[in-house]
Amino acid sequence: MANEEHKHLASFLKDVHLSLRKSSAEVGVEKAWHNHCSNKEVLNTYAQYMEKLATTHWERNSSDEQSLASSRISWAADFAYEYFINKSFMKHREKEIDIGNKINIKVNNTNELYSSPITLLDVGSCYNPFRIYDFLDVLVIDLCPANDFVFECDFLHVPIESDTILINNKVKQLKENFYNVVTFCFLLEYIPSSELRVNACERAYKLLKDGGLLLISTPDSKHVGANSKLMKCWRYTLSIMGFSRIKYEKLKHMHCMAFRKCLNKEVAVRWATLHKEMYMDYCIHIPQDYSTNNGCTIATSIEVDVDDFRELPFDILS
Ligand SMILES: C[S@@+](CC[C@H](N)C(=O)[O-])C[C@H]1O[C@@H](n2cnc3c(N)ncnc32)[C@H](O)[C@@H]1O
Repeated sequence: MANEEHKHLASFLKDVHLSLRKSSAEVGVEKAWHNHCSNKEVLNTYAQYMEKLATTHWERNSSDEQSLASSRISWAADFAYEYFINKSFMKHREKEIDIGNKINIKVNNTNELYSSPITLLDVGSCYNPFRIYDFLDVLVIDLCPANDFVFECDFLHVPIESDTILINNKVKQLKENFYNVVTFCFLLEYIPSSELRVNACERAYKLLKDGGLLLISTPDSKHVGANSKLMKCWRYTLSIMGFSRIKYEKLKHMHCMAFRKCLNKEVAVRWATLHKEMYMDYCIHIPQDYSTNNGCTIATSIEVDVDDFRELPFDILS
């Protein structure tokens, strides 16, 4: 069972997410976000609590291969290693070229050349859990860094231009078409609306090199089918952006996904066109959006299983 400290940390973090969603429903998402980012006391407490929860309470369970502490980070690092260092990207490239030939579009692979180290942008990093991996050259950003490894940056608003600008531990600008990998580990549940989540993914697309990876983990303790329509909708939306989902895994407590930035966006768009179903829209909803007690319920044709997302990621381990 979770001990008292674990529960205390967890409930603070959940309350921050909930109050951000509530105030977005009341005053609009942009204003709510702005107010939230000005509240340095809450952001600082969140950062300290999140780091403690992950490094103390979740790490205790790290001998369990399903543990959140190790698995969300090691899943992403292992996948990036297999893809770039062991060159599994080549089979995805071949597949894209094949599809391109079939539908008469040109797939140009000249930009898809990798050399070590692999550049990774960890968005919403909090405390830089990727620092242990030597094959990665990591830039870690967060609204409110928990330690000095992490640069302060609001990913939803930072300009994306031709160069990176870092001043005094803050990111003023990020470089487009530069990263091999962008990671969103338990990030999207923090962001209070579908529009902002879509915006985050579109930004990742701009930052990635052709053939680069957007790696997303999102908590869910339910069985694989419980929220499968929601996950398919994410896939649809990211395909319209130009991403092809090349790996999906439901672990005990989370979904882990790898999206590849296609060499030609039309290859991904074609997948979306062929697989669109009635319930799919260009959006990234999470089950909390459908909850009746956060003041922002939305009408939907998708059945979702809200309970465990409300519990996660903080209460599930003991
Ligand atoms: C649930 S924590 C996850 C932390 C870490 N990725 C992990 O897996 O342990 C979500 C983090 O995302 C950060 N975050 C949320 N929105 C952000 C934004 N727009 N820009 C940068 N960081 C953001 C929060 O400050 C918080 O530290």
